[in-house]
Amino acid sequence: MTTEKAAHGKIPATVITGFLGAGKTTMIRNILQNAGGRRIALIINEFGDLGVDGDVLKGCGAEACSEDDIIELTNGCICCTVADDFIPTMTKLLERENRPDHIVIETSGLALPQPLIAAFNWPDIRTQVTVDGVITVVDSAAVAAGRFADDHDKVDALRVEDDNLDHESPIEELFEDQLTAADLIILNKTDLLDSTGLAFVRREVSSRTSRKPTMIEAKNGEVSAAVLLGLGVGTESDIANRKSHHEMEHEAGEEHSHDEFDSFVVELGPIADPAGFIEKLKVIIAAHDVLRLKGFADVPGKPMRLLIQGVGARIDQYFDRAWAAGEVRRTRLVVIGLHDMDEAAVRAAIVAAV
Ligand SMILES: Nc1nc2c(ncn2[C@@H]2O[C@H](COP(=O)(O)OP(=O)(O)OP(=O)(O)O)[C@@H](O)[C@H]2O)c(=O)[nH]1
Repeated sequence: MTTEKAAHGKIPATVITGFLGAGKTTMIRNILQNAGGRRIALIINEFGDLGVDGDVLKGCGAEACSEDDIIELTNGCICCTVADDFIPTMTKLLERENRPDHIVIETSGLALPQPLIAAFNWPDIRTQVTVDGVITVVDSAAVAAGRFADDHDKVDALRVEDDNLDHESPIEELFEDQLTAADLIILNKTDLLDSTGLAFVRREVSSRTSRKPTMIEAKNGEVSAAVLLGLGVGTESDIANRKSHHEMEHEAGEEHSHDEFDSFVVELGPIADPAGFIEKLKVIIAAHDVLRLKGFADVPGKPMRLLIQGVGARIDQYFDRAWAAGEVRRTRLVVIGLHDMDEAAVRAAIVAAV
């Protein structure tokens, strides 16, 4: 709302982070559909070469955010491309005649939020925008299942391959870094847990960060935009208190990288039997420890495209929108895993599952 802009003199920007598949895009869709008259610009960053999240949000048709206001950064994780991608994108956005009331930034599920927050201290940005707050979305079901607890066998196996691996499980570290950056934590996917499970998740999440931001439980990211937007924190002034593992280990300035993770895109023909295909995908995901699998499928005879969303062992699927006139119907899936994932084997198994 213009009043919000005027109050700060700067445009507020909300950073939404959280591990792969936690529910960031789902929550943003809710924000856009309940934006309370704000005009929102959305910057979306994904790991992997297939922009699924932007496509899903463009399909949601919310008035708060037109397709022009959705900017996709697909050139790597936002934390590593701050200077080359994020700053120029923000600068262009701020030069627009019709500036947004609020900016929402969705980081990739593998991004460290810290370098992104620091970018708001760049002189050209600092005078015009402030970080309204960092919201970290947590997949409560994954926490309860121990997905972020240190998998010692896995880490030891990675160490044998890579002598330079000087820290704990990359997934666990990232999870903690994303929590450490938070002004607000959303414990999402509560529908998949009972009260005992949720109590465990609360304890587990609090034990992973020395800061104690508010935690809100949610399902399908259903938290009022009035709660999420307008935190008014100015997080860029507090980055010294939110250091990532990487910053603490490499104060001397060694570059952070995402070498521990890998992604690739699989192109397939039409999927005649989606239910059978998805059952086979579940087996492949479990066998190869795939962290995230998502994309769109062409189902013959169906006017709509099928959205496939795999997070760990769970796969959701639904027809999200009609194929547009002239749009090529095709099946493309992005697969994300740890860097020791056997790409050739996973690719071959997915091709054989059609
Ligand atoms: N059961 C359940 N599923 C959810 C909930 N929130 C999101 N999901 C599902 O989880 C999957 C991943 O959700 P996204 O919103 O795409 O997650 P994300 O964090 O944007 O994923 P990345 O950008 O790939 O890291 C989708 O299939 C969602 O429908 C929830 O509260 N409960």
